[in-house]
Amino acid sequence: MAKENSKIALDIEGYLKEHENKDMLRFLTCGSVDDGKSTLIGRMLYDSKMIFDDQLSAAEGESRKYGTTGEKLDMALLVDGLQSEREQGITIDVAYRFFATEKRKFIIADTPGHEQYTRNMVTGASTADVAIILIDARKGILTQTRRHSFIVNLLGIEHVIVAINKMDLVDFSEEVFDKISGAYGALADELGIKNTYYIPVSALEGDNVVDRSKRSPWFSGQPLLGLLDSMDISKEPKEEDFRFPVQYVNRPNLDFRGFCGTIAAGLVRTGDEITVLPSGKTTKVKNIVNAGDITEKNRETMTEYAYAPMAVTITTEDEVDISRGDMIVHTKNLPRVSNSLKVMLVWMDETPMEPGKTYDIKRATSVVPGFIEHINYKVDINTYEREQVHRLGLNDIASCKMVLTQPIAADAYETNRLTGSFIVVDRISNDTVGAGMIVGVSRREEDVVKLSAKEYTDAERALNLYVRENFPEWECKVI
Ligand SMILES: Nc1nc2c(ncn2[C@@H]2O[C@H](COP(=O)(O)OP(=O)(O)OP(=O)(O)O)[C@@H](O)[C@H]2O)c(=O)[nH]1
Repeated sequence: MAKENSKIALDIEGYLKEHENKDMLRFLTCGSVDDGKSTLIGRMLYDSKMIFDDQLSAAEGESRKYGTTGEKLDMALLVDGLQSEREQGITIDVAYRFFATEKRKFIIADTPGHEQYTRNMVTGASTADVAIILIDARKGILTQTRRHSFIVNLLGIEHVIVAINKMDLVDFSEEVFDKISGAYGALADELGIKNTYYIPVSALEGDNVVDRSKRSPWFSGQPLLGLLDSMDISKEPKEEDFRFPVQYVNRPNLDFRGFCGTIAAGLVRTGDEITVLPSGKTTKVKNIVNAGDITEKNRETMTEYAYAPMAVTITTEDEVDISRGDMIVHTKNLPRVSNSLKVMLVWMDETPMEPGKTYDIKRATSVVPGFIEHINYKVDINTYEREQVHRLGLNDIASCKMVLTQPIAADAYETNRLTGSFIVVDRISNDTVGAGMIVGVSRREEDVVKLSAKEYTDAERALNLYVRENFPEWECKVI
């Protein structure tokens, strides 16, 4: 960090500019206890010179006292701050670390790997582009590896780097590396993970982390940091998939009415024909005001086109009724609109999820009450087996049918992570109790669920659940 510090002191503007123009890659590290996750993160921060000098000298002191690595600096202690916070009760669910190389900026989501923290891992994985799965070369694939891979795949992370660690303890054996890579390849195929990369590393001794190791001459791939630096994670924006969840309607005076938000996908031009969902009203884009900046001074700063993830304000040709939570899309490419969705749900609360109970479903900028009508199956994330259950407990993951009190314009998560995901909020405590991904939306008119106007009491719902659990042959419907 000394070099960085002097750059900051001499030319802070230049330093910030240099970072601003780099692209960002977010990744997640997963591993079981003692696989070497902290050591690997510490090594990356240390070798990329992103450790502050005072952190370094503190770690050197502690290394001598508590380290597990003899005279050498214990890299794991560099990230230990996170761990002690974690042990004191999980106030931060996921710890994020930042570092940069000449080419890229990185955000690491460091999530605990134990099953009881599945919800934390889901949170960390939801924004990641790449996952690094650590495997101890002596142990090979463990149950945890299967669990982490399942979640990584569920959350749509397309790039998985398998870091086979502690290679120094198996004499950098090519055979061990090949055996583990082969076994993971089979697992990746089973799950349908698209891109996998395998690297033999020693996080402790720095082999194939930043520099290529002389101890693995048989390995022709790139070291970890080089791979992270050069991976192509860009997705070509498809113009026609324009999705604009309206965040705020800005009406500073009678002459201006703009719809503000962050473009979730695609590209929009002035003059494009647009449809507002769920109402289905159509109009044309009149102006696109840049960067969401709608102050008096900048209201004239228009652009011809804008694309994801820009924050903009859109004005329309006609006075159509648009409010927060609506979605503006291209008329020529409408998403499905329905109140009946097939979802994968991750339950994050101690209190079990009850089918039929009304929760607030927050998706992009919209909040709509809804409930789980039916649990199709729960997945055992260690064995990938499916189970029939009537309620979901903490950390359970299940395929469900969700019904909303109003239709929404919904994309599948696979198509769009932002508009295809939602959180479930308890209407009384306001806690986030679940998170989910839209798997499918029915286009058929008859699948749109007609809701009864009746509000049920807790006692009625409990009785309904009791009957469904104990007398399935009665085929009682969820209320
Ligand atoms: N020989 C060898 N030891 C390693 C290597 N990487 C990590 N270790 C050691 O393995 C032990 C566990 O490493 P950590 O980095 O604390 O592991 P972790 O996965 O972060 O563990 P938790 O934080 O408990 O989940 C420490 O004693 C490390 O020094 C490696 O590549 N080779």
